[in-house]
Amino acid sequence: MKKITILGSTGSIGTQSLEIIRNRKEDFKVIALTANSNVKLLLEQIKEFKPQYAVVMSDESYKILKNKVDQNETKILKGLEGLIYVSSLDDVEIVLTSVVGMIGLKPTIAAIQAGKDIALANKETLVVGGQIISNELKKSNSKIIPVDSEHCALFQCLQGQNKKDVKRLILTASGGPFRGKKKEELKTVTPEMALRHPNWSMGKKISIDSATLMNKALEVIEAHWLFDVTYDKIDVVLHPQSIIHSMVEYCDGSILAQLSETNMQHPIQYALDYPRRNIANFGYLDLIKNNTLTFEEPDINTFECLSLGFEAGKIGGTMPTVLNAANEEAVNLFLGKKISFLEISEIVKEAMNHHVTSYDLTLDKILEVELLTRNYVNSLVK
Ligand SMILES: NC(=O)C1=CN([C@@H]2O[C@H](COP(=O)(O)OP(=O)(O)OC[C@H]3O[C@@H](n4cnc5c(N)ncnc54)[C@H](OP(=O)(O)O)[C@@H]3O)[C@@H](O)[C@H]2O)C=CC1
Ligand SMILES: CC(=O)[C@@H](O)[C@H](O)COP(=O)(O)O
Ligand SMILES: [Mn+2]
Repeated sequence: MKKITILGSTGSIGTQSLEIIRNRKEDFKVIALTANSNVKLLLEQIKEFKPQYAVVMSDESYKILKNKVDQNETKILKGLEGLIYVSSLDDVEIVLTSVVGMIGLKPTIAAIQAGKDIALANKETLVVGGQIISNELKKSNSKIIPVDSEHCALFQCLQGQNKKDVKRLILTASGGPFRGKKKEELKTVTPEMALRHPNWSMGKKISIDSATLMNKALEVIEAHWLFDVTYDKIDVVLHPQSIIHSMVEYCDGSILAQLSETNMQHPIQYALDYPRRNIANFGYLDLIKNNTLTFEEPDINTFECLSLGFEAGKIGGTMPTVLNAANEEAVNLFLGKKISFLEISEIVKEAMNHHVTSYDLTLDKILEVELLTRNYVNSLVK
């Protein structure tokens, strides 16, 4: 039985992982669950899964939860300290990082330092802290198993192969809800339109990132750190059906691909069971119904975030932190209807132009750059 902490259990990935665990209670024991402020859902999850710990972020949520939960059964903790604590508990074997944003950075580092395996959905953490996390992994027994569908696919396509034979990683991108549109048509698109992903049902932040192609930009940097591959060997191809989750091309011209339904329970279960596989209680791919697989070149003139991601990754140092923090702020501003869709990429570009990259990559430096970037973005829109 694997003992698991789920960071962000009330979100899209968190609830889908609990759906798997609900049907396989003999295989997993939930040690800790965490949420930001969705106390109602967290309370239901506590009642069902009876974790030893639950964490919320705000004082208000903490007070509500403490009054409603028997502390002898589930201890309630608060804030980042709480996330770090439940990520490094002796009892825990694997931490599923499914919080959104770079708040996942410190808990992930703490989990690696404590020797836990990481089922990693939270890509922002690797984008900003890739170098630090790689260094920590070298000193620890822990391993990262990717949950992000593309990286889970790449991970599977790389199994049993010789890394020196890899010609390139090919990340597939759906193109999002605005695939094929030009800038003129994107001037007035609303958050509601941008949230309507053609293939996946996901949290708000990643849905907007898919619409701008920033999701793919973050995934390029994520792939660089996960698989230790240089940026000239990472390509992105549009694949509107999202059936092939990504591919690896080898030096002999063979391309290995991983296909499955557009259901995140596939990569989540793969990561939780690794190195074993289990039956898919949630469905198998019907190849006849999905008999058209197409590919296109991404439109980097319209969706500039993709190029900004490659640029930030190649510059390295603190630049990916700027890309990510500026994007997190810009997405919130767009969701709050304070800026337009096209301003997301303009703001990220402006923040990157403004930044002087530092290669002194400590955790404190990353957090300092994050704060400066968030403040700079907000000063731009006042
Ligand atoms: N959804 C998907 O299909 C995929 C997601 N990912 C990645 O997985 C991560 C999670 O995505 P997704 O599940 O869609 O996101 P959601 O927004 O659906 O869920 C986010 C989770 O994190 C919690 N949370 C939000 N903000 C904070 C905070 N400041 N501190 C602590 N906890 C917080 C939320 O709590 P609350 O409910 O209380 O707000 C919730 O539990 C992201 O990094 C995303 O890029 C990767 C591939 C696919
Ligand atoms: C399910 C998943 O992993 C998402 O990251 C998804 O790939 C987003 O789709 P896009 O290809 O549109 O970014
Ligand atoms: Mn993905």
